[in-house]
Amino acid sequence: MKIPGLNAQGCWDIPERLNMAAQCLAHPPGQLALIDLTHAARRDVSFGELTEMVDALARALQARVARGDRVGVLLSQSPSCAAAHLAIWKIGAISVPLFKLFKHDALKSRIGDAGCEIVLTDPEGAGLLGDLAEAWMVDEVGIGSAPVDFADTAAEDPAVLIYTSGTTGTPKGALHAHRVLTGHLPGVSISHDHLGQAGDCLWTPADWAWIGGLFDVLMPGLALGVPVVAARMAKFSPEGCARVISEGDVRNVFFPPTALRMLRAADVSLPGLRSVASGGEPLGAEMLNWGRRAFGLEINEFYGQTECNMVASSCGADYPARPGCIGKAVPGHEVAVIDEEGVPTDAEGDVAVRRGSASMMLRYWNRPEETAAKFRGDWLVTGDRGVSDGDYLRFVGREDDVITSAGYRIGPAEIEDCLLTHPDVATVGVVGKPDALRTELVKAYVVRREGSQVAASELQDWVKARLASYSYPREIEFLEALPMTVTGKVIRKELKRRAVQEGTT
Ligand SMILES: Nc1ncnc2c1ncn2[C@@H]1O[C@H](COP(=O)(O)OP(=O)(O)OP(=O)(O)O)[C@@H](O)[C@H]1O
Repeated sequence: MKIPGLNAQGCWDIPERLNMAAQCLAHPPGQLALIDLTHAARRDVSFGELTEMVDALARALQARVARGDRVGVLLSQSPSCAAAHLAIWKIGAISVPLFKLFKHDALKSRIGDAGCEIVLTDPEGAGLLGDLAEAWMVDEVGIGSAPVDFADTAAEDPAVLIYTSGTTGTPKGALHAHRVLTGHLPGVSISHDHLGQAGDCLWTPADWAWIGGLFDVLMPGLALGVPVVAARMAKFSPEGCARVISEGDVRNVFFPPTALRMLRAADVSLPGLRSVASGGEPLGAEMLNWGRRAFGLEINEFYGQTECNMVASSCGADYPARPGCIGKAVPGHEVAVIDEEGVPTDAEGDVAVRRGSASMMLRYWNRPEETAAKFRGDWLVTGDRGVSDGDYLRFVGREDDVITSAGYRIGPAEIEDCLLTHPDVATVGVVGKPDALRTELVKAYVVRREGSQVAASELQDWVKARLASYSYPREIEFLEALPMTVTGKVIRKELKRRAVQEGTT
């Protein structure tokens, strides 16, 4: 079976010259590209209209921007946001996705690091930017300009500079080449059971500034000719989500983990979808079971990181989900657990991706030492710990998150998964708290379901009865909410900081 991105032999099918914008826009002008739900009335945008928007922006940019220059994109989901990236790639410049949720300091550090002089945005974004960069209003550029040629870029030329989520440390800019989109196509296609069935229509509530939004949904949708819905929810809500699915005729959704947790906490079920995917954090058995009830589907789990995304997956008949596992390597990518010497091992080790993966970054921006440290021989080291389980990969945890307690190495994901099976737990984050006797003790920060008064001891007994006795949380603290990144991931370093502070006071 032919998988997009790969040739008949299962090897990457990437021409030497490649421009990602051309890859996305190579469709008949009348074909539906985007469904715009950002205004009161639905608006369907064809590839012809999208190309006109791209050309108008590209022509305006050409006057000021040279190949290789970085241009920020500070726009929420909208046809303009898609057109902005495509226009920047079309002229051979580098787009820098920026979240509308960023506050001044977050924007300043990324714009400063990337060296963006111009940011494509809207009036709201211009307000956020202040004098950090020159704000260009995309909607003022208008359409109707003469076509602009695609820059003759190599597949290896840089196209997008995208920052990591900052779950563990300062966000780093991962510089990706024009081949990055091709690198996502095998995973995205198999995860939607060969995306592109008649009637398919993609949507994600995640921001398109996140690698998961931009390259797991928007750009693959365009490249494969599957319509993508652009919608805006000031705040994610189960009702808003149901409305978008109905108004946009959405059939395939990529939910960030927080959105799934919120749907689960609200007991919402959304029947009628053809495929549901998630990624970015471990899903675990409880979320998979809930997904079967809520969607009547197996949730597809993607695994990857900003530096090298969509490299492993569990989905569909060939890749059935195995709780605790991040799935199998996606065709085209080689993923293994390696030891200190960079040799694949059967023991616990570092999850790594072999060089040659089309979705692998070129390098970190402005960080040569960190780039060098990211590679071990022929492998990109993800920073996650894992164990091979046949051709599946068992996820132990991020290197910094693995808890060492009384000589045991404990992955927080399993404990979080177990606590989530308790009916009173809405969401949970587990970290190691420094402890003189045990090195670290397992500490769980729990958000209870609304109205619940469940006691810590009941939750501790729940885990004790289900997991190894050494891994139950010796301490449980109840919080109103967990700290989250704008990509909807629990900021463990903040929980960890809190636990370390408690441990030393
Ligand atoms: N399916 C998954 N299961 C478990 N963990 C996952 C999964 N998908 C992604 N992850 C986690 O997310 C990480 C990648 O996240 P991302 O690139 O968004 O930035 P980050 O690593 O969170 O940020 P930073 O590097 O700035 O701390 C992976 O290395 C892994 O730890």
